[in-house]
Amino acid sequence: MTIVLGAIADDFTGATDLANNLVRSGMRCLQVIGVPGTDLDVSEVDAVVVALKSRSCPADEAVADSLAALAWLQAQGAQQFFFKYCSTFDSTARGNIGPVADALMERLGVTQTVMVPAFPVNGRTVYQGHLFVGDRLLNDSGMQHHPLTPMTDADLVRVLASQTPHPVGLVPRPVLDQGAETTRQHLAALAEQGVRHVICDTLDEHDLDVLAEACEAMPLVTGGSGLGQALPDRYRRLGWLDEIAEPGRLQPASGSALVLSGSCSRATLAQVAHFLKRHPGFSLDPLALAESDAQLQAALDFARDTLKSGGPVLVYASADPEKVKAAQARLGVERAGQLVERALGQLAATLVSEGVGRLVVAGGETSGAVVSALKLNTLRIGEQIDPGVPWTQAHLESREAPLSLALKSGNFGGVDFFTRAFEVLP
Ligand SMILES: Nc1ncnc2c1ncn2[C@@H]1O[C@H](COP(=O)(O)OP(=O)(O)O)[C@@H](O)[C@H]1O
Ligand SMILES: O=C(O)[C@@H](O)C(=O)COP(=O)(O)O
Repeated sequence: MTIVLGAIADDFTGATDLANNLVRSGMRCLQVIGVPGTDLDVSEVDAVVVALKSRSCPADEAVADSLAALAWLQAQGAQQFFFKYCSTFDSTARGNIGPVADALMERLGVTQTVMVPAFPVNGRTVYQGHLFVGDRLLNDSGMQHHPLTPMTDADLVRVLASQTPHPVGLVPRPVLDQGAETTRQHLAALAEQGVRHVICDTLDEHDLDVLAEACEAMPLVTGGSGLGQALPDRYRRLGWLDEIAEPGRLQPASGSALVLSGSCSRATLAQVAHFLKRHPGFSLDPLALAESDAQLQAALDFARDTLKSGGPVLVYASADPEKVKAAQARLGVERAGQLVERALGQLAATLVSEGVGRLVVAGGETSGAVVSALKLNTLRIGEQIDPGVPWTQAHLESREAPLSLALKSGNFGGVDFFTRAFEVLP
């Protein structure tokens, strides 16, 4: 058995988001953490999403990790490859979207790919190459304050052009409006001009369906999870998939409930404030974490004590842009982030070993740190809590019952996400 789709996601919440959409569109999908060994059995799945932590690391590391993931997915016989990045096109000054896309294209021997970040159900749309979050341009959406990947330009053609030596083109909405064949012709005309990367306008699900059809023959597609929503139907029409798979059911959850948040995105800040009005929480400060382990120990004591009643309890470093900037000015951007990630990873490892069985993590980099600290290998996808965020389950050697885990992307989820997540968990 070979898989149909092999995906490489540049962060862990993004990987779960894509896997969730593939499952909801009827594919059997497994999320793996990092590049797996040769012994992983994929005979029961149609798609594998490899979760990497390659969004904000140096570009050469991101390229090396992505190529290793590609080689593994090629060995599983994937018929199409998907490079998944954020629906807000989160990038550093050097990439990593451009360098990784270039490297994947070169390795696959392809001369063109599409760039489809839109996720309309969560308000991410693209028009005239400009990315909107709801009714705001990207650079006015709160993403301009992101601690690691501040997005200060909504013009994706320009953003991508600064990350690749190759020309960048656009599929504008009027072309999409004329359907998949016209879109394919437009892509072919751009290819003749040597345009390798094509940013695609997308206003709604119908545009995603047109794009999925227009690029069905491309070995590599790139984008957000919205495109993932549209691909399975194409695969069924092409005869690559037989049927619509029912999403698998997760085992009943057990253990106490913990929320760890390292996301400073607008949606998360509102979710933290909402939670703290109802349940206990402990605030971490990178400046204190830099001094000694005293604050980490205090957070652990607080969580242990409040978890005696089963939780939920929240430990968070989430802070408004002024506080984040102040910490970064003292510690440096990288160190401030690493201190928080390390602390939340250590808390997760300790508290899960002591009985936490239901864990929500907010933030993509944060989820990477927590999942790595827990040494998880694979995630099974379960019920969706909000668009883009499902419950998942993972097996740990130290726990008989599986760990229920929700990895929440910074800007996803309703304001009551941190409480409702536990209510919808079977
Ligand atoms: N108070 C803080 N000061 C500085 N950096 C912080 C603070 N709190 C969290 N961070 C860092 O900000 C980054 C947030 O990124 P991430 O977890 O990906 O969230 P999001 O999903 O919102 O993008 C992480 O590296 C985290 O460690
Ligand atoms: O596409 C998206 O918006 C998400 O899947 C995603 O990539 C999440 O990243 P973070 O916001 O950094 O959690």
